[in-house]
Amino acid sequence: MAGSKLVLEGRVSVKSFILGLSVVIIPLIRTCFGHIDWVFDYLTDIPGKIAICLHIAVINGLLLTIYRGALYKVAVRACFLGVIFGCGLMISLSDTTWTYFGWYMCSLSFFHYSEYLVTAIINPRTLSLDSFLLNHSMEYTLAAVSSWVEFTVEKLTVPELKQLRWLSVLGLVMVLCGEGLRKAAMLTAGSNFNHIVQNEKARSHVLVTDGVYSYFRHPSYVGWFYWSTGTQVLLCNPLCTLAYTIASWRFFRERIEEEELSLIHFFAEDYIEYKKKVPTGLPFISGIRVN
Ligand SMILES: C[S@@+](CC[C@H](N)C(=O)[O-])C[C@H]1O[C@@H](n2cnc3c(N)ncnc32)[C@H](O)[C@@H]1O
Repeated sequence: MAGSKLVLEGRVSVKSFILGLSVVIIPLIRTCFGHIDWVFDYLTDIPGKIAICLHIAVINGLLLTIYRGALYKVAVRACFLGVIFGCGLMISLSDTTWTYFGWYMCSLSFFHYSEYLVTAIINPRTLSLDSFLLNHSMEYTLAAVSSWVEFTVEKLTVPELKQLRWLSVLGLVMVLCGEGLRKAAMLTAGSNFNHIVQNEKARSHVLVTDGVYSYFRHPSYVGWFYWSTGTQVLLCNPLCTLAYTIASWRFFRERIEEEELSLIHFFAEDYIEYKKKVPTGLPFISGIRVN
């Protein structure tokens, strides 16, 4: 784990995320002046919407004047995620039937932002705009859009399905545990963790078997699996819950086999011994077969 200073891009991202998050102060100011009672009113009424758009335009202008080139690209993405987190927070804390969508917005934006921040901490050498995982794959984007469509259609046609508090709380617990496990794995593996599976062994690459890696061989995938399914349980989306579970299970089964082939190539007997003692952590996935 890196104990050194956060790299410049990481610091810029923190400041920009907080700047984006500052959208939450607008309804607070209006509440103080007695214009509104509920945060959500602020999002639905016209002056509220205008104030939020103006606020976003001003902070974007601020970023444009402070940062140039590559740093601006980092800043604008982190700021965008901060705005989404802030709007999610406002919706979550309001008296509305969209509360659980607010939880989802916070979960999604926090996941993507923290992927970047933790990469900046543990492995700054590999840090790039891709570390936000915003453009992970076409399938990932399609899956996200499908879940928004399913939520909206069901909210309009079967609104009672979207008010199952116990189910949304269960989803939120899955999201929080999944997120926690993934970030714990990244921090434990340190510079050995890479968003792109490595086929060539770096000289500094060592086999990690401690911390969360002593319970699961693939803790970050376990975390991501439960996080992604949890987002759909949280939204009470039956179709996407099933589709996400199947799609991510198949994705990780293939990825784990591919990754373990390289790991055996890198660490030979050491990895085979580790593999005998520690499970993958994902249900019905045992990893590559070794004869
Ligand atoms: C996205 S990370 C995922 C790590 C691991 N599969 C997990 O779920 O926590 C992929 C990189 O981690 C490396 N890696 C996976 N397991 C490792 C271990 N136990 N020790 C060191 N490196 C590992 C692989 O070589 C690969 O480049």
